[in-house]
Amino acid sequence: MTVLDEILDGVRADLAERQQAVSLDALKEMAVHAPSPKDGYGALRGQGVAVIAEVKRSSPSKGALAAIADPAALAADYESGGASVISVLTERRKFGGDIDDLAQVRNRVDVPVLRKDFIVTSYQLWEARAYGADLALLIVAALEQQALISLIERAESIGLTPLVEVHTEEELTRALDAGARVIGVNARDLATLEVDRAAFARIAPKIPSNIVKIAESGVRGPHDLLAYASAGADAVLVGESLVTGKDPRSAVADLVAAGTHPALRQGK
Ligand SMILES: O=P(O)(O)OC[C@@H](O)[C@@H](O)c1c[nH]c2ccccc12
Repeated sequence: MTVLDEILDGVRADLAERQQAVSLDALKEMAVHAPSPKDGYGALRGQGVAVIAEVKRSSPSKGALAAIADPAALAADYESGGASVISVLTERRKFGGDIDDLAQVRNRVDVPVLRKDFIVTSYQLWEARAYGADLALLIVAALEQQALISLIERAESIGLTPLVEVHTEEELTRALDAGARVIGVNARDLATLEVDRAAFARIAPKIPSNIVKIAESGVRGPHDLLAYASAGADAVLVGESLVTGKDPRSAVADLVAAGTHPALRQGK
């Protein structure tokens, strides 16, 4: 059993409990009263390299990273540093997240918010909407093709921007066939947890230019952002180096400065 399989088993067990507690109709009713979704696609598509800053307490590879008692305060720091989107990890068992973190962050920041989780059913998309997300992650490696297609359609139909994550060229083909318009290349293989920063440079040239390209994982600082930029990234998604550093606001600001510098050579 891979790490991803193990995570998915836990996600399904937690999901069954939430589905017992909150009906789909109740979630849909919450979604009616949630703020209308912001334009996730537009937020990632400006000049330079956008920064998606992640609220991340733990990871399966490193264990506990940071305590983060107040996710909204951290998100506000990220926003004031210039982050274009805030990613909120809501998976509980391996990443220490909580669906309530999403609502707290949504209520504090103005930029779009991404629900980062292992989404396998449309119930979780409704949760994302009900708790105020604007974008939702869909991981190709976690989904059969038919499920991927229908979750992309469902996300869009309820106003969410799907961010479709791939790690290999085969997965990219599936993402494109399924109609993804925002694609993230995760440097980390979720089956083994190994990080290969070269994955983005290998896969990005095969992504059509009208699609937003996001380099995910392994960004330690401006140097890694610049490498991803020259390989064609429109945005980078950064977690660990922001939550483990001393000053998340200035760490984001340093990345944003690198990503918007006039001398930036961007391969897009
Ligand atoms: O902490 P890092 O190496 O900066 O990575 C952030 C983000 O890319 C990573 O958390 C991530 C990317 N895809 C995921 C899917 C599920 C859980 C987590 C992730």
